Amino acid sequence: MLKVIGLKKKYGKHTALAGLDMNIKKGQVYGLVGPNGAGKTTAIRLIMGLSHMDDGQIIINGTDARKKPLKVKEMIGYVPDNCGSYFNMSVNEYMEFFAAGFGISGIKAENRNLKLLEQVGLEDKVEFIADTLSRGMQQRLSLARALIHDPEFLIMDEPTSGLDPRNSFEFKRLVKELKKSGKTVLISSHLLSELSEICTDIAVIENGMLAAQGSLTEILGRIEHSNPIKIVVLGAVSSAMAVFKENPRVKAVSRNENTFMVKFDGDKLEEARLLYELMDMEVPVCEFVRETGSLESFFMQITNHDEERVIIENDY
Ligand SMILES: Nc1ncnc2c1ncn2[C@@H]1O[C@H](COP(=O)(O)OP(=O)(O)OP(=O)(O)O)[C@@H](O)[C@H]1O
Repeated sequence: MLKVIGLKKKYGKHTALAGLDMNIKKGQVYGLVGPNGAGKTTAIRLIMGLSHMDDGQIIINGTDARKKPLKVKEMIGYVPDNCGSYFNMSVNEYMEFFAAGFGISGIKAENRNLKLLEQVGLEDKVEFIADTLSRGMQQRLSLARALIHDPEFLIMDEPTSGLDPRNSFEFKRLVKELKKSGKTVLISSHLLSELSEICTDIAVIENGMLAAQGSLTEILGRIEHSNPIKIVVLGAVSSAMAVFKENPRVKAVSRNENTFMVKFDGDKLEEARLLYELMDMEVPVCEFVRETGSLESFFMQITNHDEERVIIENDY
């Protein structure tokens, strides 16, 4: 559906995108996550044709975005990070204004706008001046506007940023509904945990480049793999140490009395083998468990801001 190949963008001497690649398939809710300044908004603005790329290619449903920007805009609904001003229009006038931009007017526009405002829960706000709506309501209005031309692809730039938990939950519920109705969604955030609730796929961007990409299941698998195994023994500490030293999958061990934290680079079968080796050496193991890590700690690791690594040191 959307292919981004080697996307580059500089602002003066500053490189915002240094060859970004993305591949989004139909029906995916694709989360673009990265720290502040990573290049998310720049990438989205280039896809939307709101800024010129220095190099690279953006292909949407086989159409080159640089060659046919208008055709691409018809396929995409865009929810920007900043809704901007609503020029003192009522909610209804605002929707009519944008519907007219897509050539939708009269009764058709009226019906469509009402249906969309119902979908985002603003049907009782049609007479309200849009500028006076709360931030959460404005975000939902922005979503309704993005859906006016019934695009198959939606791009949302940090839509939950600045929303309170209730409004953020409500917005995520709307995204889930859009996925159910067959839309493909690209959504950015600087919080991986925000996206993990709604996304099927995640791409982590750092310094204008892709740092990691995969399905949510793959990413969660990598999180588990990057966590240490906690092993508690009831004695035979030196025998346990000997096992750890011999096992090539053990990368580091730290110990606090009878509790070991073992950095282990192996799959489930290799974990089972390690446990078997401990039993074989008659080490009384009473606990053997992979620590569960958070999405944010994984994010910190792959974007090189990991403080947790320090605790996993080889101290024997
Ligand atoms: N118009 C501009 N002129 C100069 N530098 C810019 C401009 N827009 C963005 N940048 C810089 O490019 C880099 C990428 O910015 P961008 O807004 O794309 O990041 P982001 O990941 O969306 O960040 P945030 O989460 O803070 O919105 C940043 O270092 C930013 O300061």
